[in-house]
Amino acid sequence: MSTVRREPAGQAAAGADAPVLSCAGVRKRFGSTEVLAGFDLDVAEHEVVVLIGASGSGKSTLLRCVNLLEDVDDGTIHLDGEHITDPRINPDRVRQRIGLVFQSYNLFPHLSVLDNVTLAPRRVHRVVRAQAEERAMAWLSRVGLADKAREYPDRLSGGQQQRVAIVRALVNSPRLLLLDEVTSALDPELVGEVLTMVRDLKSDGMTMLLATHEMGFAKQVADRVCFLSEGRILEQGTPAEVLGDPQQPRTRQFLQRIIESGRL
Ligand SMILES: Nc1ncnc2c1ncn2[C@@H]1O[C@H](COP(=O)(O)OP(=O)(O)OP(=O)(O)O)[C@@H](O)[C@H]1O
Repeated sequence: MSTVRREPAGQAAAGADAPVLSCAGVRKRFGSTEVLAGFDLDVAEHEVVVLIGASGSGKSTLLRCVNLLEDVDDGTIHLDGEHITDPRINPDRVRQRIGLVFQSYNLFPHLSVLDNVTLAPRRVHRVVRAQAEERAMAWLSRVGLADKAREYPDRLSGGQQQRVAIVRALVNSPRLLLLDEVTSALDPELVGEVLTMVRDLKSDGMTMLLATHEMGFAKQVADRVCFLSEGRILEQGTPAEVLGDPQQPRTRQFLQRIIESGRL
């Protein structure tokens, strides 16, 4: 089935810049289910791409493949032109250039906020403590959490914990930030602070690939929304195009269900 594609107004001409991320013909199967069925996607530098689609359509699987937490069965993924699904590649070296944040923030409960944020730079990347803490404090200050640096995660709200998890993903200055349902576990009143943080990152030019069920989130941060169906992108375009004027019956059906559930 062909993909509906509408070029966002003002986007650089195709091919003008090499994409940060390029997925080509990616296939991933779990048992008899083909979750990604020849998935193609390029994400340009500074672009924010939001993946939407029914539960089980493969959004998380794609993000996990990009972060090399899952092996692809076929196809290729390139990061800044480097073939990262080449079996000879060192996944840890690739993951240093990609930040990934999950729905469940996964902070270590026995470590302070500062230690959560500096653990990977110190242990994995061998950054000295003073330098790691300076970098972490700069980020925590920027997102208004400097006064929480010595607190333990259970003293923080869900929104604050998720912001710390995002900071943890940012301290290595990743080329690409992957966000998987980062607002789904939050009470509605806490979604706004995470959304504001993601919007600020977008203003800073961070290249991001997100999966979400929150169409409001998609509308506010996406340069491009991609609707996944049967392991591929069925339709993509600006939020106004895909969410406001979907061309494909399956996209319309999906959005209709979301409207009925009050989430659009
Ligand atoms: N490790 C795994 N082993 C077996 N099946 C898996 C595994 N991971 C994912 N799946 C299956 O792959 C399909 C796609 O899952 P995935 O989590 O990528 O979908 P999703 O679009 O992110 O869904 P949701 O919106 O509910 O998070 C589902 O049918 C899921 O059960």
